[in-house]
This record gives sequence, C-alpha cells and structure tokens, in this order.
Amino acid sequence: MALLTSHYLLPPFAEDVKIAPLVSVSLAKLEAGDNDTSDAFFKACRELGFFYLDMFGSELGEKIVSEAEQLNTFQKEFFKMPYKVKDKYGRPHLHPFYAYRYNDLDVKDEDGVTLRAESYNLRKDDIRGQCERLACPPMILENQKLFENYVVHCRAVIDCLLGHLNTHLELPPNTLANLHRINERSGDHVRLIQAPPSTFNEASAQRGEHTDFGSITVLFNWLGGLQIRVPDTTEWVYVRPIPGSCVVNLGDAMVKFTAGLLRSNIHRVVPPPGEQASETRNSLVFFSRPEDAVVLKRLMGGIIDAQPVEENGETPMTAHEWIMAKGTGQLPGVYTKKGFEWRENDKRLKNAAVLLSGMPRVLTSVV
Ligand SMILES: O=C(O)CCC(=O)C(=O)O
Ligand SMILES: [Fe+2]
Repeated sequence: MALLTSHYLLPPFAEDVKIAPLVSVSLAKLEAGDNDTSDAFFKACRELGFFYLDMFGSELGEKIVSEAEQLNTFQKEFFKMPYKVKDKYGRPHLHPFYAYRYNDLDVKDEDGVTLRAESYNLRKDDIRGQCERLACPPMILENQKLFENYVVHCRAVIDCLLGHLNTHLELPPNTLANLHRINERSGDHVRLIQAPPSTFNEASAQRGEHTDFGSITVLFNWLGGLQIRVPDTTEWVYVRPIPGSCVVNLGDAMVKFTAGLLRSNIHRVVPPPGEQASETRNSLVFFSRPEDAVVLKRLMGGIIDAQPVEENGETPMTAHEWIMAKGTGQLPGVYTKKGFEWRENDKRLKNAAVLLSGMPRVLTSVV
C-alpha cells in the first residue's frame, strides 16, 4: 500500500532554519524485533526523547497514517464551527482540562475578531465508552469509528514501544504494559490543534515551552513550527515534518518511572517558518498516560536500580493528580530529570511549591 499524505499540497518546509537531529526508527522493524532498530530506538529515548517513527511497510503504521490524514481533514472542518458553538464545549464549565481550549492571539480577522490558537482534547475513555461521556459536538460522534480506530491503533504502537523499553530497562515482563492497560481509566487522549497564521513572538513562544506530561506521545504535523531545545543548550531547532512518519516523544512519566534514565525533552510550537508562515497550522496528537491510579515514582528493578537516588522533596502523585495539576497550569516550569526547572519570575511558582509539598486533596477535587 502506498502511503499517500497531504504534505505535498502545502508550501515546502523552510530550507534556511536549523533542523532538530531526530533519528528515524522503522515501526515495521520494531514490530519484527530487529535488534539494531531497537537499540537505536532506546538510544533516542535516552538522549533526545524525540524520534521519527517511520510507518512505511508496517500494516499498523500505514493504517495510522491514513487515519491521521482523515482526522486532519476532519479537524479543518471541525474548527470552522463558530467560536460561540465551540465555547459550549469548552472549559471551565465542561471540564478543567479536556474538550475545547484556546488562547487569544495578537491577530484579528477582517471583521476585527481576535483569532485563537485552538485545541480539542478528546479522552480515550470517552471514545471507548469507558466513562460517562463528556458532551461533545455532534461532528465528533458522527466520526466515532474513525476516532475509535485511531485510538486503538495508536495504542498498539505505544504498546510496541513500551515492550521494547521494558526489555532495554530489564524490567520484569510486562511491567510497563501493566501500567498502561487500554481498558483502564487513564488520561490518554487525542488532541486536535489549529492555529491561524501569526508572527513569531519570543514571549509567547516562551510561554508555550513545555514537556509532555504523560508516557509516550504520537504526533502528526504537516507544517513546521514545532521546535525542540537541544539538550544542555539554549538553542531551539525546528522539527521537519516527514510524510509517512510521525514524531514520537517521551513524557514526564517515563522520566519519573526510570529515575531520569529516559528523557522528556522541552519543546514548543511557533509559527511555521518561511513560505509556510501564511498557512493555518494543524497538528494531531495522541497522548498516552499511565492509568489514573498509578503513582508516579521510580520503578523497582532492572537497570533503573543503578540510577542515583535523588531526594527532590516532591510528594508522589497519581497519574490523574499529575495530569490535572499540569494540565490546568498549577505546576509551572518544565519537568526534567532533576525535577522542575522553574522559570524565573513565574508568578505561579509559590502556588506550585505548595502543591508539590503535598496537598493532593486540592488536586483530586478538580474533577
Ligand atoms: O503541534 C505540534 O507540532 C506539537 C504540539 C505539542 O507539543 C503538544 O500539544 O503537546
Ligand atoms: Fe508537547
């Protein structure tokens, strides 16, 4: 099956920007248990925490690419709905983290309306009927099968990656799989993203700097704009979208589980550079998280046991508490293997310090 993607319909990626050094890992080879590929995958998870997953030649991968294209077509229609319709499905009244979210941009349309960078977070458990479903626009329900398939297929890829990590970490069989069972409640979700053309602004770029706070993220984007910070430097470089590949990155949970052996790298999204700057930017993300009840702390066993024990004074939280706290901005700063890297002058710092020293009741009451 040929992998047909829509990248060719868009202006080309800028040639004169610095490109992030992501290695490409073949999903087909990982599925076949190829040792060299698995080693390259593990190295990328330790050193950069980001890599391309080449879907070509994998039945599962090619299904995901085709579904990602369909969901991209879908989201362009979805975001055409008027703001006031989408607002009905927004936070805070529907949910503090999931459903529709936006930031006002410094850009107005021809009628003087302030434009938004928008996203829509759709829970795996809503899609699979594993919880009381949050209200959502009918368009989403009309595409139920597509969302369902996408979740199951992304999860199959993530399970494959967790299996390889489990082996390299020399953990007892299925340790990671048992923390990420698809039928259990978790914060896994699909995120639709759209941003209109805008100009680069360093302050808003900085506000968007983050690490993902779950386990493994599967990301499709069609235009440039994603930047990662090169480890141990202050340099930001662009991730070039590759047709037929997704970008995979690890989140904070994997850092916590492995006492810093694996990397959750800082990244951000800025307007696409070069000729692509005039385009509306969409991306599609699948975030996996540990099951809600899992406590985020180092796992026992394998090569993790050789990691130094570092007391960072944090009170362990469950995955659910962590996602709600990070997802609603209560834990500012960027999480690294040393714990939080606070941003200077961050007004929320004091608040977060209180949370980290242990007030889980505040967090659980959010939902
Ligand atoms: O839009 C992108 O390319 C990346 C989005 C992202 O990093 C996120 O939603 O966490
Ligand atoms: Fe991210």
